[in-house]
Amino acid sequence: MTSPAPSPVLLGVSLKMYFGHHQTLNWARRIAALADRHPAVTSGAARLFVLPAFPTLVPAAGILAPYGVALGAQDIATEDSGPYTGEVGGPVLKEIGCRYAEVGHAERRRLYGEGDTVVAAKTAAALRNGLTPVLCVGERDASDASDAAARTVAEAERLLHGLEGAVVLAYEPQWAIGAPEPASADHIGTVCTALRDWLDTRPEHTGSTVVYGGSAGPGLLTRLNGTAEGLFLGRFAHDPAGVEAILDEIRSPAPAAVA
Ligand SMILES: O=C(CO)COP(=O)(O)O
Repeated sequence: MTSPAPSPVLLGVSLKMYFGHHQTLNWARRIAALADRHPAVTSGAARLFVLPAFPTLVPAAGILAPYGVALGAQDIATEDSGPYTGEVGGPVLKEIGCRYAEVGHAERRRLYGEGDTVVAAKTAAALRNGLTPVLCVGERDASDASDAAARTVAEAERLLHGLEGAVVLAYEPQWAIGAPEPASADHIGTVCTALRDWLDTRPEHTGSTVVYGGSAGPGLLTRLNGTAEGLFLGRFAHDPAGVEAILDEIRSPAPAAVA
């Protein structure tokens, strides 16, 4: 009997609003080349997704999709079509090849006033359009890990109430975003394990993944030792060498023994 293959590690990158258009496409070409040659990706041990700015989605998909790198949007409208100036709806995102839509990021909550009602409606919009929500959850201020775990599970439960479908739950403690260092491995492990345990009681979210984001970079996956199922990267993915260093931490499965 062979043991089942471990689930792939999920590595997502949000480019937020850092890069120009051509800069994004040049970065995407380097990520595509990395995905083409890195054994963690070619063996299926790691899966990559990228969330660039809206105008870059179509050309970035042309560069990344042939190498199995999935695309997603950094936001999604609560409605599917109609008089919603400036918004981009789920049907269009699906049509242009997105697989993911990010919702509930701390920056959108803090800077654009998005609260639970909007975040839940955006999550629902992603799911009804066949997109996997990358649902960001996490406490605002640094606190004790078990308190953070209880709050974050309650938040996920509230936001996903009544919804069905696989999600990426991105544990992003708001105080660790844009910081010099991520939260401690113990803190992340406590909260991500609590989120995983909670998801395991929810058959309606089978297939979901728990990742960590917030100043994540090279070395963190190793320190987490499997307590998170992946990372959601920001600044430390701007240099493709950082993404490569993280992929180097993911062990590819050993080649099958020859009988
Ligand atoms: O917010 C994040 C990912 O969505 C994390 O960003 P930083 O890694 O730049 O802190």
